[in-house]
Amino acid sequence: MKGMLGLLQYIKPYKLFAILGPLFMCVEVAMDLLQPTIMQMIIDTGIANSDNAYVIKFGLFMLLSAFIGLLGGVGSSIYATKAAVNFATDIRRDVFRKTEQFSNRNTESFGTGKLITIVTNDLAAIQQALMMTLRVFVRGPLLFIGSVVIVWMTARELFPVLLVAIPILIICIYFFSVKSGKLFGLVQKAMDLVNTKLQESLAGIRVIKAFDSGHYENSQFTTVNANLTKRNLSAEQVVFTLMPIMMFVVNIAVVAGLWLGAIKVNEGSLQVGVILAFINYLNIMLNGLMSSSNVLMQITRSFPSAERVEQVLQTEIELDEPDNPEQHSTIKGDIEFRQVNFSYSKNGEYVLKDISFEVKQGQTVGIIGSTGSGKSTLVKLIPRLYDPDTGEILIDGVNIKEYSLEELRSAIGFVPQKAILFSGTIEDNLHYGKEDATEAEMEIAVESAAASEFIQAFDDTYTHTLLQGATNLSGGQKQRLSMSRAFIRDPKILVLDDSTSAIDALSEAKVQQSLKQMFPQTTVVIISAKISSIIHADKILVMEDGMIEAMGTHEELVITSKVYQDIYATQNGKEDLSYE
Ligand SMILES: Nc1ncnc2c1ncn2[C@@H]1O[C@H](COP(=O)(O)OP(=O)(O)OP(=O)(O)O)[C@@H](O)[C@H]1O
Repeated sequence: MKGMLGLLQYIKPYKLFAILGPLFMCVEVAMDLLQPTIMQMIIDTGIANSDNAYVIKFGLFMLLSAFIGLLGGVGSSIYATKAAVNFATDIRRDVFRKTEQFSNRNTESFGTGKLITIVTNDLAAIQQALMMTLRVFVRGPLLFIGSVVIVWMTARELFPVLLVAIPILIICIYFFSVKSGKLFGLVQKAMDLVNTKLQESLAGIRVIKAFDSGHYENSQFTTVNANLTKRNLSAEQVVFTLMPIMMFVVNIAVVAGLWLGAIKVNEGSLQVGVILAFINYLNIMLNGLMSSSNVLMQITRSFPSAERVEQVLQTEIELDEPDNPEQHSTIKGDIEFRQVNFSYSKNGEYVLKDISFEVKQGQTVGIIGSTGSGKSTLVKLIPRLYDPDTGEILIDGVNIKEYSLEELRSAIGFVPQKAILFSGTIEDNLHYGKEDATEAEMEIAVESAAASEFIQAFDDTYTHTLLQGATNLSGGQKQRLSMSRAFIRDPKILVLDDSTSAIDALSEAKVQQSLKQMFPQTTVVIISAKISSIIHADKILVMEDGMIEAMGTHEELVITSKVYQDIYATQNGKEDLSYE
């Protein structure tokens, strides 16, 4: 409920549509309510007195009112739909923008499956609820109240029937709406699990096939899908049970109306047309109550959805930007970590412990260490994908939190461990690095990343289309393109997170050579499992269990670091594949 109230501000720009929808609906309802009374007049006056002219005149009047009602219904649908669709579009836009601003920790706290359900299912439920509210929620109560008033005024003798039937109908609606609201909340949660599983399976389809683990994957999907089916069935069952119960109550009311009406007609205090009109109004009342209850259910169903949407919109972005970022002259590229501690979860165990080191502009720092020792985590802190728990990171002597995220990130070229490319052309992917990159800049970038050869081999070179996840490229080609995307920014700081693992030794040597030539002023942070990739670094950090076990040049570390010596020993003989 609170979530929905929070979202109502999104209707403001579409106020006019939101007012016109119900207004047109009032016209339709007024015409619907008029019909049984005209019919009663035709029966009790026209037919009873054999007055053909009266019957034709009021018959035409009935047709005219039906036509005006039709216009009202169409107008209402048009404006209610416009209001609801635009309302949902604006929320979807803001949810998307918000998730774009999320820190990695924010995104992980939701999970991508849940975020997808929010942008798709939840928003569809909210849009539907608003559309029905603007159309049917006006129509239902108006039809109901109008019928009750008309019966009170024209068939007061039969009113006791309503006094019994209406409270029973209203209690039924209340009970079923509350119940279905709760059950639809569970449906959304089950939907999250299905979306998460589906997303994981599609992303890892190659692994699933390679391991022939389709059966295992199927059984996992079947479990979450069965859970969704169960939740859906119990929620829908509640909705579908309501209609027959209400029909049953109305049918009893019709019989009671006929019985009471027959007595009154025999007594001479009631005309037959009034009984017919009463039965009609009973049906209209049922119609009004049913549509109100459907909307009520749709609205209660949308409450959990609205809360989840609000949860995204109200999420505090962990990476707070400075209110007034200081204007720095362009970033040069000195990096310093001062006693940095970091944990992925609040109050969790530190993954990085007391990290301190310094690297000057134009220097290269290599990072090596065992799996899970914290190498990738360390470099993720530089573009503020996460913030340290304690300690600080400085660039050019200024804490990175003092820079606007835009200024900071535009100075950094980041090549992640897993090359993530987007569907579109090669050119599109390079534009992610620099929006206005020229052809000459693209050529330099791909040449430096040893990607030129494979791109030129395509008939359509830069306009070659990549499939989703760039599945039509090899692992090495993806890494080269991912590097080109970082190089094209002409970054002041270049972070290479084990990004040459799938590249042959010769190409890697070429990349390192071009780095020195093309980006002599760029500070390079390079993570590699191979000593050959970092042997010439100005400084090498040896990571072990979240800490810097040793730091120095290759020549120093082979003497001072036991861990480095062990790695060197296992790779000895390979390091001479490096450049120079
Ligand atoms: N998003 C995350 N949430 C929680 N824990 C994480 C997350 N990413 C990494 N970790 C944990 O942090 C620790 C350090 O991981 P990190 O990826 O930095 O290691 P690494 O040295 O780069 O390993 P590798 O050489 O295998 O890439 C590991 O114990 C890992 O399980």
